[in-house]
Amino acid sequence: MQPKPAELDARATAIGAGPLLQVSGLGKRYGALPVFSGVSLQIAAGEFVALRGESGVGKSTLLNCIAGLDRADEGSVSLAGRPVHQLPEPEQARLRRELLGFVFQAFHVLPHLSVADNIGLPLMLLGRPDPARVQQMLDDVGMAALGGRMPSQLSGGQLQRVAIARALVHRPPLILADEPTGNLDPDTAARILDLLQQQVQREGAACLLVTHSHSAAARADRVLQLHATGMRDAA
Ligand SMILES: Nc1ncnc2c1ncn2[C@@H]1O[C@H](COP(=O)(O)OP(=O)(O)OP(=O)(O)O)[C@@H](O)[C@H]1O
Repeated sequence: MQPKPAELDARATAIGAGPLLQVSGLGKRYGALPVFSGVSLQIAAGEFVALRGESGVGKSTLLNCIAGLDRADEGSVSLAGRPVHQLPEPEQARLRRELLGFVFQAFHVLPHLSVADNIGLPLMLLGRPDPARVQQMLDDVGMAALGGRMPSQLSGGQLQRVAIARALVHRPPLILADEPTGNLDPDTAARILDLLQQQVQREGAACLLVTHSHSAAARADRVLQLHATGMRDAA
């Protein structure tokens, strides 16, 4: 089911004009060890941006800082014009629920909830339970008959698809996806990338996709490369 025009209008009003995501001069250390510094980027609604960088350079850390799940040591992150780190935690959590879909590298599927309940969780937290939408997401990720299973009964690739369905179910304006196709065969990976692209093209979402895959990066509007000293456009 596509969102109604009125829903899209309401969302556009809530998001406002400006870039959906603005990161300025972000720096992060663990103790005395710097991870990155001077990281800046902007992403507008309707943009699909790939993020590349050597293993350990801080791509997952950057996504966590953008989401407000980790605290940067310097710089700022603004989501839909709101300064994430300056907001009190309950307000940050509300912003995350409403604006973000996050595909974690380690999935973070909740073990005590069924597949369908995991996928439906963002809708429940927003007070908008919608079993038909959950079933649509199950279909979209190729797991139509598996909604009643528990996570312990799934393969790694299936867990990854649950994490993706959960990140997209509430049609978030910003999708942060950390290696979302890492455990998938090429056909399933292509299907998942199609799904992310659809969310961007049809619903005007913005997507920041961490990937080591050339074929995934080739689908992006822009490719950024994270370095310890900042962000650059990839060659
Ligand atoms: N909680 C932590 N405490 C200390 N160091 C950490 C912590 N989390 C991450 N690091 C370090 O921060 C650096 C960045 O890690 P991160 O996982 O963000 O890299 P990455 O670019 O996503 O790597 P990969 O491509 O291998 O997933 C690494 O050197 C890692 O060892």
